[in-house]
Amino acid sequence: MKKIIIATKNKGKAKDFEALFGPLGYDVLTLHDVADDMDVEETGTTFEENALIKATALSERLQTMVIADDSGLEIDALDGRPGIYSARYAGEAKSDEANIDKVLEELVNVEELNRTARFVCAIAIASPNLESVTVRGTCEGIIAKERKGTNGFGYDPIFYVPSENKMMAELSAEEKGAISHRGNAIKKLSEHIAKLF
Ligand SMILES: O=c1[nH]c(=O)c2ncn([C@@H]3O[C@H](COP(=O)(O)OP(=O)(O)OP(=O)(O)O)[C@@H](O)[C@H]3O)c2[nH]1
Ligand SMILES: [Mg+2]
Repeated sequence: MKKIIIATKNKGKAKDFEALFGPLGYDVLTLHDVADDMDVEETGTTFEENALIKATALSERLQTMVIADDSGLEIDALDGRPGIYSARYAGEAKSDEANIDKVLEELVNVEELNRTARFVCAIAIASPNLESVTVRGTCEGIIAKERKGTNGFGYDPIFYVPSENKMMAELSAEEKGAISHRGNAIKKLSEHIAKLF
């Protein structure tokens, strides 16, 4: 089976990638499989910079082609926060539950009309022999007042997707991939990947 390496330790992201790449005949490997000891610091100021930092670090170490994803949630009423700090919004423990609690608390007095938000996903592809590429996918939604659904990860239980009339966490991995920021970024990357394999 063809292999694709994603420089991530986030198991939720890995599942999303498996749903996107599995049907194309790829086996998805993550940092847990290829470099469990590696912990790359996200020192960039944009999603794209952080995705490139992660992809380049692992590509240089393994001397092979690597993909990385840096993503997050931009809430308009919070001036774009948590943004690139989405994973650690409620602290270094990186707790999805605590992150959701913090967002709901900050939006407690914000009415539905003003709860607009979007998921952003930058994907970088780095390879020893080729110039790096980054692409960005987004997905528009509304932050709900309470959790619903058990699929996905992160903020999915409070992210309402108007086009589906469902929370992101109510969608299957395949349904999420068809409309998500990650799926949209992958679509943009697919042309490059077709050329590389
Ligand atoms: O509900 C969600 N559905 C998604 O589809 C999604 N994509 C991203 N996010 C949030 O943004 C952080 C990424 O931060 P991030 O790119 O630094 O990743 P991470 O630190 O979790 O793992 P790694 O890939 O860096 O190893 C994640 O932890 C989540 O909080 C999402 N939340
Ligand atoms: Mg991270």
